[in-house]
Amino acid sequence: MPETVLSLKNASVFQRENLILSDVNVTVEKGEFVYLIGKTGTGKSSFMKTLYGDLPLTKGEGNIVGYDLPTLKENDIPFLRRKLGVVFQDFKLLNDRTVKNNLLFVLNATGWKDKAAMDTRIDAVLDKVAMKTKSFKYPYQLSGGEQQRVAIARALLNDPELILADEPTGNLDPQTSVEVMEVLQEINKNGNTILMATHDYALLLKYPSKTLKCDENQIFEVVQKTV
Ligand SMILES: Nc1ncnc2c1ncn2[C@@H]1O[C@H](COP(=O)(O)OP(=O)(O)OP(=O)(O)O)[C@@H](O)[C@H]1O
Repeated sequence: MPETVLSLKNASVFQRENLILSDVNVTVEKGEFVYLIGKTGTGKSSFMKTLYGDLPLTKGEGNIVGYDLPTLKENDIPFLRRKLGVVFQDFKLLNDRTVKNNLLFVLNATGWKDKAAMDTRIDAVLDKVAMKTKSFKYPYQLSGGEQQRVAIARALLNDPELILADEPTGNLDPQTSVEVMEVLQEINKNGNTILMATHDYALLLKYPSKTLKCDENQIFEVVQKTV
């Protein structure tokens, strides 16, 4: 039986009173790697924001990792985000502290207490993105690709049921994009479910997978042509 981690039925996405997407019907099953593509301004980020509780779902049905989006309360949002790993285009690391302390900050904020367990977890996630040897560095001492790998490690800390990556390669050159994509592919192979917004069609061709497209206020699944 597939386990559904995200399901939207006849949902609409709004930015304030502006309708951005309507009649959205999307499901993501555990273990899938799903792309969300579409031209700039078609609503990919707005869609992602609705999923992690940054925009309210005011019309239609939506459930993500067990949370009912239409009835989501402000107080639920930190708990929802613990079950999601969110990765952004601009990494969003804290520049005033080392890689390790960036990760410790998240563990402290999410209720971890046992210091030895925290160290073990940080080592494990940094190992997954091949950044274990650079835990003492500050983000500004790292390349863009390395910073994004740390951001992916941070997203993995609390063993998320779904990773939402919004243009994770948007600030990276093509070769570095492939390196980051390899990391995402690897963690997907190890069981993590990933929804990734991108407009990098080269990545889609290189790593084909289920693809949803935003266009004309709708989201629909597209079948990739083999070239
Ligand atoms: N904070 C906001 N308030 C009002 N409208 C917004 C806001 N943010 C985005 N929009 C509008 O919502 C629409 C969708 O934008 P969104 O950023 O979701 O698109 P996108 O597909 O992610 O684009 P990009 O690839 O450039 O990030 C655009 O018309 C945009 O102008």
